Amino acid sequence: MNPILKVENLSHKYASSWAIRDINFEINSNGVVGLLGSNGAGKSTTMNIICGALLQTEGDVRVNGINIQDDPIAYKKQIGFLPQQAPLYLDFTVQEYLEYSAQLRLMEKRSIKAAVEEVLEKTAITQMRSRLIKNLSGGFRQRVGIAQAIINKPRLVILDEPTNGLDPNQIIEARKLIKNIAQEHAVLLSSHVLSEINLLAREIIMIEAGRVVFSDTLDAFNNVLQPNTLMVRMLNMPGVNDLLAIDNVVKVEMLPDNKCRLHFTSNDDLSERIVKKSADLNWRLTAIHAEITVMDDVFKQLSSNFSQ
Ligand SMILES: Nc1ncnc2c1ncn2[C@@H]1O[C@H](COP(=O)(O)OP(=O)(O)OP(=O)(O)O)[C@@H](O)[C@H]1O
Repeated sequence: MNPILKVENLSHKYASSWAIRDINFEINSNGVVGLLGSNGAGKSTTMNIICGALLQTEGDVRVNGINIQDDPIAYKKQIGFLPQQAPLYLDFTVQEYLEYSAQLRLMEKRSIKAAVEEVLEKTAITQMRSRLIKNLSGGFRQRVGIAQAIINKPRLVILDEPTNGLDPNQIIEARKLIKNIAQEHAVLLSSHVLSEINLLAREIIMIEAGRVVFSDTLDAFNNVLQPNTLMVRMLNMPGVNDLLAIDNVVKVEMLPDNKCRLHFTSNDDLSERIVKKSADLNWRLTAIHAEITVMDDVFKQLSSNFSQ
């Protein structure tokens, strides 16, 4: 059976510089595959090519075995896309916009009404159907964007940074919705937020400077990543020099609320030693946990492990 999505040796050059280089991956089942990368890594370029919005310089993309050049209509029918800027018509009502989206996807006229009802319900916006899109909050607009992406039941749904710009409550709701959608569709979701990908994805493709530096399951990803800092809270916080005197601690960041971040070279028994020292010296330790720090560290670690 054909993979839902197969990306082979994909490269793209804008003017004179390569934005992505030799990207390869496959999606074979429903669920979320996270496309992770920092700003400018090449996520949007990759997604725009997969959606047919941008013609690649080199390489091949197939959805259900179909190549866009061979049969653009059959190819695009298999894909739902929510770009970073949702393509909403602000003067349409939600219902008008979804009907229009269905027509653009060349859905049969007689199936449109039922399809609109179904996506209104799935994305929990039925009560907003008669509202003008310009009068909706960011969270509801994003739901409308997701609704148009799934209206023709595509095998593959592509969401480019779908929670960008939403407030924390809207982010939680949007993530719940994406999880539900992913039960019935393969979802390729891009984000530069590590925790978001961790929450949603079953597989991760990570790109850095246009190249894939990691491609495997979420479990494999978490096994590769080694924490390199400890967050510690102590009610009797010692001085920086006392903390630097602990073996393997190479840097100390003092933080508000009786907390500090300890950077270490190796975590061998470090937590245990801190707990013991705190007990001996009455530092009154109340919290200690390992942290993966920032994306840059993750990239560094993965690049050194995986890039050729
Ligand atoms: N239209 C364009 N013309 C020239 N260069 C571009 C164009 N679009 C993107 N780039 C460059 O290509 C590289 C990849 O950009 P892309 O937008 O794909 O990254 P991204 O991972 O989606 O980043 P972000 O998270 O900021 O959207 C960047 O160096 C970017 O500056």
